[in-house]
Amino acid sequence: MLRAEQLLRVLPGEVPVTLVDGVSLDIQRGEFVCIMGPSGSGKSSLLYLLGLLDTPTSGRVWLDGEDTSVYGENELANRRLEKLGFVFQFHFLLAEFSVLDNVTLPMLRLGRMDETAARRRGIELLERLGVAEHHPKFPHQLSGGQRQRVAIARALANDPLVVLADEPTGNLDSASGATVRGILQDLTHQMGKTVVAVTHDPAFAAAADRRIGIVDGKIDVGWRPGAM
Ligand SMILES: Nc1ncnc2c1ncn2[C@@H]1O[C@H](COP(=O)(O)OP(=O)(O)OP(=O)(O)O)[C@@H](O)[C@H]1O
Repeated sequence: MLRAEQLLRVLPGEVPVTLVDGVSLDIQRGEFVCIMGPSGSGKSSLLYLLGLLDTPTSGRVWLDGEDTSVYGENELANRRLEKLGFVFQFHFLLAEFSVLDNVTLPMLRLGRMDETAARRRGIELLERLGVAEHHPKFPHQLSGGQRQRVAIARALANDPLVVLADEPTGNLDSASGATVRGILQDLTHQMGKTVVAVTHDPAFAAAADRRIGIVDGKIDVGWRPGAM
């Protein structure tokens, strides 16, 4: 489903900084994978490369059997919109749009649905995430946990193959964090989505099908969650 082949990401400069250093991995359809490791080890940088939000210095990312290194910026943006969903630590909902409009926006951008169908699907997704009654509100009127659920609904808008999450529970209290973690887990087990999450949360590590340790930009097979 998602394959990284010898990914290298170096920030050029007088003293070049290596963010990701030769990472190869294969993530299967329906897998729930956690990327873990010490702060500053390159986890988010790796996630951005896997999510086609950043371009590797060398190496390539395969998504759904396609080599994405051959794509230009427009094609990459289309693949992101169509095949990937993103959830970040900060929700990045648009403040001036209602909850429902935030969720329908990616559908309307992809252009495969008219507004009525998009609104119907938006409500369904919000229902699935238990926040449908908040659909006319604006993001600032919701709690952190509710906003993160809306962000997950938005990530699912175009029925992506893979959901990529960067510290999705990092800003939440433990109860909301547990809810969001359970939702992400259900995405794999009940909806067959592939979920790749960067997290410091040991409960996430316990829930995942597989944990990938990253230390100094490299996969460290010996890394264990306790070693943060
Ligand atoms: N644009 C940038 N310019 C300079 N250094 C950067 C830049 N982006 C990332 N870094 C550095 O690269 C390293 C990897 O960063 P990254 O955010 O991927 O780590 P991380 O493992 O996700 O960290 P954390 O767990 O603290 O979020 C860090 O040392 C960071 O300071």
